[in-house]
Amino acid sequence: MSELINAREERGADISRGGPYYGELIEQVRGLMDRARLVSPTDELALDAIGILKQLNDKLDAAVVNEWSTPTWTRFDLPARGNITLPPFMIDHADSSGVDARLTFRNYHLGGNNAAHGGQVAVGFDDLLGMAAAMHAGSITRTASLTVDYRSVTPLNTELKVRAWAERQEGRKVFVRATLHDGDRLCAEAHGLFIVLKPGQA
Ligand SMILES: CCCCCCCCCCCCCC(=O)SCCNC(=O)CCNC(=O)[C@H](O)C(C)(C)COP(=O)(O)OP(=O)(O)OC[C@H]1O[C@@H](n2cnc3c(N)ncnc32)[C@H](O)[C@@H]1OP(=O)(O)O
Repeated sequence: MSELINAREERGADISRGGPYYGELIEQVRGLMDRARLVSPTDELALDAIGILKQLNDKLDAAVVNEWSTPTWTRFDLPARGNITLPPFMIDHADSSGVDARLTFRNYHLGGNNAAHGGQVAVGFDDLLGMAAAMHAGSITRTASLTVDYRSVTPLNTELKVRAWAERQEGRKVFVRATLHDGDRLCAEAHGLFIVLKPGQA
């Protein structure tokens, strides 16, 4: 984890960005998304919530910045860097040999039958494989190819283990693999190809 933060700090990343309350703000937004996924409101409640959310969105508008200034790519101290589009995970270990993380799919990741949506599983793999590829190559990479095999149902609201690692690198091509476990049970596994970006590559 500290190696990961160091690697980002060397590139100018700042884990204080967004301030001391940013993590709790994001957690409240995740809680809102959990409720929004399952709520069946009365008209009165819907109108009340719309009014509050409109007010809140107007307030937040005043603090919206561009993607390079947002905390969501620098806050390695927060679950999933505080990025609400990712299933929340905490990194236990990250270096050139691989990444170990604890990840929890929440109610807003529901696919059906109390299980995570397959696309959400792929989102989690993409990010953690990207991290493993970047740590291995010592440079930012981009997903060229990602294959997910779903081996058994992935539960919600359960701490799962992800292991992601680079198998080999050929020039700019980093070949990666990952597994997702609930205890001893394999829920899904993935393999992918990530490409090291050339200097200045958009
Ligand atoms: C250290 C700090 C830690 C940081 C942690 C950060 C965590 C954040 C993690 C966030 C993670 C989120 C990440 C995201 O979500 S990234 C977003 C999703 N991905 C994209 O949008 C990518 C779109 N595609 C492209 O931009 C280009 O195609 C890329 C850049 C991928 C390659 O275009 P480029 O012009 O640069 O290179 P090239 O075309 O000469 O190809 C190079 C080589 O690769 C081979 N090839 C290419 N594609 C494929 C393929 N599909 N299957 C098999 N092989 C393929 C190709 O044949 C060639 O091989 P060779 O002829 O050399 O042998």
